[in-house]
Amino acid sequence: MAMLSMPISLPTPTPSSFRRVNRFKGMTFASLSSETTSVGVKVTEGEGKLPKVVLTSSQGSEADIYLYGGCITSWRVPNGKDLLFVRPDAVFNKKKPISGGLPHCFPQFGPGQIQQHGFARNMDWSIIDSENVEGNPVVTLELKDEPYSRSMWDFSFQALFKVILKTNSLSTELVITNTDNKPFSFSTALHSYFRASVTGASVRGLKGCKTLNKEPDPENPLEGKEESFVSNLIIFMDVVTFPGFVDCIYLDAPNELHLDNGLGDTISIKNTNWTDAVLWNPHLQMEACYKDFVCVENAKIGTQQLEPGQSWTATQLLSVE
Ligand SMILES: O=P(O)(O)OC[C@H]1O[C@H](O)[C@H](O)[C@@H](O)[C@@H]1O
Repeated sequence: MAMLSMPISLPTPTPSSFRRVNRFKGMTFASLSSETTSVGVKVTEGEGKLPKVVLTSSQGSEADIYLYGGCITSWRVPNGKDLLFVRPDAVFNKKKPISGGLPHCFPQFGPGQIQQHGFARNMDWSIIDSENVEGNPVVTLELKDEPYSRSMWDFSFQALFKVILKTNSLSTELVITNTDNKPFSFSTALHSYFRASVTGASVRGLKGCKTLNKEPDPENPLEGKEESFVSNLIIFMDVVTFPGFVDCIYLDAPNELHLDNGLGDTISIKNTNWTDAVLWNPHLQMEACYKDFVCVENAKIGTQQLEPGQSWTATQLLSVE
């Protein structure tokens, strides 16, 4: 995709910590300050002139994160491949969430009482911290309640999203804190879009999981158990493939899945505390692009309750060999 790149000059690293702790509200690119960034963490102007954080590791991997939605839109490994996918119909005008990369679903996975997938993917996140640890850039974004979120979900909260880029991995930590004086409940997901060849893509690790299949009726998901396997007469593997429309929740999914993207890469998707997984491919509902991606999402489908002052933390580690 065409990018307008306007790099901000980097501050001189502080040898002892390589850390910058400054708050930047992601509203206007013009107000950016170089003080918000560390080595390998650069704020640029992305598509639609939206502020975009570019992480660059010393070994040549890169990641792009839009402050709008706190959405990681690109993860480029050192051989130049971008392992994430942004749909061709994605818009960068804040009129709707960015359709692609790793969008947040919070405080609702959906469908439910508020908008599908919640509001976190269509609000501006702020940079609150950045550092460089042994050549690996790290940035932490924050989202807090505002009148917009309060109009749908009347609670005070803080979401912290830490992103760490290493040579062959991209890891995230999401911390949700109840900053209100009353309890609240939420569900959430990282709606991860991976670049793929849909006919060759498969996910290993889901065999035996309880499923809630939204096909054929999204309003009444069918309960079942994942039994899929693929045989080439010699090898039997517990892989799930994408032969057509797929929209299925896997409850109590394991802490590691493997995605063969059908393009020559196997991506390990490890997590802590993301209890569930979702596979999605829209097939002919998105004729222009369904062949080029699959969504393998880490999710927390059952609601999580937090008392005032309590936090919930989940991590995701994406890595390639
Ligand atoms: O179009 P979106 O709101 O981004 O949602 C896209 C899809 O996300 C998830 O994978 C859900 O399971 C689907 O039911 C939904 O259609």
